[in-house]
Amino acid sequence: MNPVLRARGLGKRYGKRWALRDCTIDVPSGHVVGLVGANGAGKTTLLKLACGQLAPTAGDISVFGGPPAGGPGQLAKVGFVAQDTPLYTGLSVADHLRLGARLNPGWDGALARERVDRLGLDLTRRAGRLSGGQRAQLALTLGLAKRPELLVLDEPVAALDPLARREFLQGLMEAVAEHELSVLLSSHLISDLERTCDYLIVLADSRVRVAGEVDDLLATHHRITGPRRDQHRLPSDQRVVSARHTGRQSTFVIRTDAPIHDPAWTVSPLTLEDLVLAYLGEPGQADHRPVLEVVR
Ligand SMILES: Nc1ncnc2c1ncn2[C@@H]1O[C@H](COP(=O)(O)OP(=O)(O)OP(=O)(O)O)[C@@H](O)[C@H]1O
Repeated sequence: MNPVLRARGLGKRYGKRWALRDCTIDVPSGHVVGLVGANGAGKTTLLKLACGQLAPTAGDISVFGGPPAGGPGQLAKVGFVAQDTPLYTGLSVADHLRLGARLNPGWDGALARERVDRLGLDLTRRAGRLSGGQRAQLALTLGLAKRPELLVLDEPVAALDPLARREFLQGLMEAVAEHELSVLLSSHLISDLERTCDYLIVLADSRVRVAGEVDDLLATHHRITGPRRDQHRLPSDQRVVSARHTGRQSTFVIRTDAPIHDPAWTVSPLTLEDLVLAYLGEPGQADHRPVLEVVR
């Protein structure tokens, strides 16, 4: 099966500055993929490259085996809800549905109407008069009713209150369960990603730090704590993701497929948030480091 998204050495540069570089990933289809990273890490850039809204400066990207936005067939396969859920403020909800039907050959009018009814959106209300949560739900409805194979959402819940966020994500999960749909969404809210995503990509300083199925990532990453030790003395199959030392103690987040036998270590599992933070490191840490180290 073609991966939903395949990138090889993908890079995008604005002037002299790389927004994304050396990105090599294979995202299998049928997943809800969470893209996480600090402000300016390159998330929007990657999403726009995946939708064909930006062209790479370096490397290649394909979506379902073809170039993103490479013709009507490819365009129909991908739905994109950009940051800040852009809608036409002067147009009503019904106008948006009519526009969606006009612009998208695979438009599912019944799905759109059913969602709008269920959400209690007034068809005559202008988008500019909807609340932030209602706008986000309308934008999601437009994205879903296009019946794409991949739905790309750039920080879809950023402006929503906790209840609206939960409703939005529930709606998304229901749609994923009902239709064969892959989702790629960026968010700063790791708790939301924890609830919705089964595949994770962590970006930092324009580079992919880690990517993989959430279950695999959680099974192969551990926190080990014990007497202070230099990281270079750890076994070679234990890749150090982050290191923290106090006077007599060391704590490492490591990645390994092998069991940890050394009795000096107390081994504890990581939450998804721990894992993401370990890869993101402390703000301002230098780029290109194999290890993010904090010394206290
Ligand atoms: N049109 C542009 N022109 C110049 N630089 C840009 C442009 N768009 C993005 N950048 C830069 O590229 C880098 C990555 O930006 P990008 O928007 O992809 O980050 P992001 O992870 O989505 O950030 P945020 O979480 O703040 O939305 C940043 O340093 C940003 O300043």
